Amino acid sequence: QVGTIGSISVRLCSNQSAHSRKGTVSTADRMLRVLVDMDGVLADFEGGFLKKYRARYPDEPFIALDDRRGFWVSLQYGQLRSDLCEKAISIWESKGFFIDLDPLPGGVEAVKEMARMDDTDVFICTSPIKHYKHCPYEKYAWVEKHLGCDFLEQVILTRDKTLIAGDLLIDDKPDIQGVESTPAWEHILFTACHNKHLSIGASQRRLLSWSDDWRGILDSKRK
Ligand SMILES: Cc1cn([C@H]2C[C@H](O)[C@@H](COP(=O)(O)O)O2)c(=O)[nH]c1=O
Ligand SMILES: [Mg+2]
Repeated sequence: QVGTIGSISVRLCSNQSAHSRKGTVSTADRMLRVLVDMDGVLADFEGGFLKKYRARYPDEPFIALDDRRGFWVSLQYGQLRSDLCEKAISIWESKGFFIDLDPLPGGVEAVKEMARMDDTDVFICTSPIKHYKHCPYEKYAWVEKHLGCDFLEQVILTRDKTLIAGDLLIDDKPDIQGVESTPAWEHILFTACHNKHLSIGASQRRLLSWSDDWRGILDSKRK
């Protein structure tokens, strides 16, 4: 919706959250709550990083996406040459990094479909970097740009996802730790260039991409 204040065009967001639109506040215990990570799951952090790193440091060595190992880009660049750790960090601390990330194929569509499903609440659960000048703002802006302003109600920014209660957490980070040793959610490992070679425990489940059977995973958790 677009309205005007004087000569200024403003975008009007509904004040209702997706949750209350479904009229489910009093029956929240029957809702399936899905937490979806952003970087590496909805937004192409690795691709965006490599593109901007190579543009800013064209004469420096880089790690092709096929050679990425381990969650921390900064750690692997630091192992390549110690000063490259800081150079890597400088990329995602820069203005425009997070908002410019391309959506990963099918992610935005999947999340929109989840939000329309009966008995399902979906939240974007994402960790901001501590250099807060641009990242938190741009994460909200990314959600507005790709999912619409009503979806801003569904954003959770936290550096400790173990504190957030949910049935499922779809996330590309293999080890999600925090102060809560037994988080409420089941972690579904979203496959990314840095984790695809990892063997996971027999009880852990993967989502290979948004073309994989995410609907089946949600259904498996419904009561
Ligand atoms: C690879 C990498 C990432 N980060 C930051 C960037 C993001 O803000 C978070 C990851 O968030 P997610 O919710 O777990 O997807 O971590 C970093 O600081 N250093 C890195 O090497
Ligand atoms: Mg992630």
